Amino acid sequence: MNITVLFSQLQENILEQKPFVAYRKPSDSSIKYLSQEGDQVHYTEDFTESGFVFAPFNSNDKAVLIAGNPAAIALEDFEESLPEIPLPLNFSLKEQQQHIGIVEEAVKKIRETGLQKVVLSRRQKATVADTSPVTLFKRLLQKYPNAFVYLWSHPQVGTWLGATPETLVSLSGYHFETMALAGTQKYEGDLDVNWGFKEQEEQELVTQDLVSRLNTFDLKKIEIRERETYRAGNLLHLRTCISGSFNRADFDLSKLIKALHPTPAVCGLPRADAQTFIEHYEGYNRLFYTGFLGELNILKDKSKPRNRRNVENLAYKTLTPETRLFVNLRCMQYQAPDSLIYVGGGITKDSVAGDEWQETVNKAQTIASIL
Ligand SMILES: C=C(O[C@@H]1C=C(C(=O)O)C=C[C@H]1O)C(=O)O
Repeated sequence: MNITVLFSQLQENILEQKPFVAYRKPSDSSIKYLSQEGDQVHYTEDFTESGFVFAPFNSNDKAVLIAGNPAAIALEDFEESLPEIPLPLNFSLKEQQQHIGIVEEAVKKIRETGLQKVVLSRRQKATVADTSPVTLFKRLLQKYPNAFVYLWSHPQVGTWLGATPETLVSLSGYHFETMALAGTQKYEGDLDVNWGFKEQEEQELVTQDLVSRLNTFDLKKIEIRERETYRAGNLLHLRTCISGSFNRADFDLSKLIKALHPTPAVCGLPRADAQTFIEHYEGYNRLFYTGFLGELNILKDKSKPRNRRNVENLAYKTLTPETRLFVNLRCMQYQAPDSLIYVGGGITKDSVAGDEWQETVNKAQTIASIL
C-alpha cells in the first residue's frame, strides 16, 4: 500500500464506519495503520495484548484496544498541498468566566489544604464544517513532524485526532523512557527563554512524582536528564527526560501504567485529591482527553544486521516487545459540523486565573492553526 491508497482507505473506513487507527510516531518516516473487522469494542484490562490502545482519563473506565500488528506505509512522497480553511474558534465570555471561576477556586483550595497542583481543562467548540477528519489528519502530519500524530475512529467510541508532544512511557524490553512535561509559554521565535517560578515549580512537582513512582519498582538504573525548553508547535514547555531499566523479575506493564497514569502533568498532586477536585468542578467528562494512547507490546526485530550466511536463520531472530504510549493532549473529538477541542493547564498556588484562561486559548489555537 502507498500513502495515497492509505488516505483513500481511511476515508472509506470513515464512511463505512470501520474501526481503525492511523498514526505517525515523533519524527518517523512512516505511518502505521491498524484496522478491525466488525464494530464491537474490545478492551484491555491487563495490557498483555498486542495492538493499539486508546485509554480514557478516568482509570475506572476501560481502555479500548484495536488488536494486531500495524502495517507501515512510507510517508516519503506525501507533499500534497492542502487548502487553507479557517477554523473559527469562539471564545465566549461565559466560558471565560466559568474557567476563571474554577481556577480561582483551585488556587484557594491549594492555599488552604494539602492539594499542591490540579490540572483544569475545558472543551472548546470548533467549526470544521464538512472538512473530513482525514484532511485534518494530513494537516497535522505536515504541521507537527515532531509530535505523535494520530487519527482514531470507532463507530462505538467516536473519532479523535491530535498531535501530542508528551510521552507517557516508552518501553523496549525492560528499558523505559518517560518525561515530565509541564509549564507553558507562547513560542515567539526564540528557544532561549526565561521561565517564571510558577512554571518551574509546577514542572518540578511532575518530575519528582514520576521519579518517586518509578522508584517503587525494582529498577536496574534510572537517569534523570537536565531540564530543557521544548517546543511544541507555537508553544514552549519545560521538559525533563527520564530513562532507565527495570529488573525483569518484578516487571508488570499494567502496574507501571497504573503507577504513572494520570501523571501530575494532566491531573495533579496528590493524585486522589486532584481527581476529586476535577470531578467536582470541571463540569464535563474528559473522555479520552488526557488519557493515553499508542502501541502496546508490538514485537520488533532488534537483532543486529548479520552476514548473508546466517541472515535466513530465523532461530537467531530476537523479537522484543515495544510499547509506546503518549498522553492524549492537543486533541479533537471530531464531529461535523462542530468538533470539540480539549485544552487545560496546571494550577498551583501562584496561578493567575486570567493567565490560565489565556493558556487554554493559546493551546486551542495551536490545534485550530492546522487549518
Ligand atoms: C493539559 C494540557 O497540557 C499539559 C499541561 C501543561 C501546563 O500546565 O503547562 C503543559 C503540558 C501538558 O503536560 C493540555 O495541553 O491540554
